[in-house]
Amino acid sequence: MPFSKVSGAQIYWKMDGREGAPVLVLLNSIGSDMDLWDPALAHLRDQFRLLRIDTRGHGASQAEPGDYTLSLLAEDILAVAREAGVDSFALAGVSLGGMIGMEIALSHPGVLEKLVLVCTSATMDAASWDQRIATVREKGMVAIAEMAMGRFLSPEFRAEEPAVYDVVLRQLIATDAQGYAGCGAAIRDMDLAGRISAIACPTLVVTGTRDTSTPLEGHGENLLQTIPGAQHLALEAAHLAPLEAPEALAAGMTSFLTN
Ligand SMILES: O=C(O)CC1=CCC(=O)O1
Repeated sequence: MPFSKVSGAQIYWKMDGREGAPVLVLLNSIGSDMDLWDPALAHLRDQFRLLRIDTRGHGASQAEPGDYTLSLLAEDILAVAREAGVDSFALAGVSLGGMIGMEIALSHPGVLEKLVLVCTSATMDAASWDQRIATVREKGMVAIAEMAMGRFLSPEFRAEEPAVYDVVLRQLIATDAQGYAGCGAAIRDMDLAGRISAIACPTLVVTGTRDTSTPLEGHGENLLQTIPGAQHLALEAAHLAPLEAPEALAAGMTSFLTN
């Protein structure tokens, strides 16, 4: 299993897809891991070389105690890409993964060929993240599981796919509380809002009509109005769009990334 040691943590990554094809880095949300992309992989693997990376503190990547920053999480991704022999790439990130993508686009212009921002935002309510971080550090993941699942997946999807819902819930609860809290601090402290007008790579903003965490109103629309030339794809999905609408998401991404 490939791991890269970056700033004190082992970061887990996996390369898939067609050899020699353009590289697409796929990043997960807080409280999930690279498996989030599994349902979309079948629709992406013939077109792209897929580099999936478990965000620090998530999946098989190590969780260090303390607050993380978007800058640290961006450096993790860049270090893994270097170790995998990749200098420039397209990136698609869900929620926290999209925030990391925006940070890379801003701090390392020229590295990202294209950026896909899936159900994400340049700003979230800092006070509620502070509360969530404190709860997780004090009481563990179970204490926030029901609330977080309500933001991840729609009631309709839960009713249609109860087994998938249970897998996501198990992954969320299995997430290291230190890793979740560390990444929560990166979300709480992000300073993207005043900077994203400088994103220079072509950007696709994907929103979910059922997303209550980062809906079009107040989140996606801010990205669309501020990132120069940003394009929009609306999907019938909640926050974890790669699970609720994998085929439509992959089709939209492929069309944007290959044209
Ligand atoms: O609001 C949530 O719990 C969902 C979420 C916010 C950032 C992220 O990565 O997921």
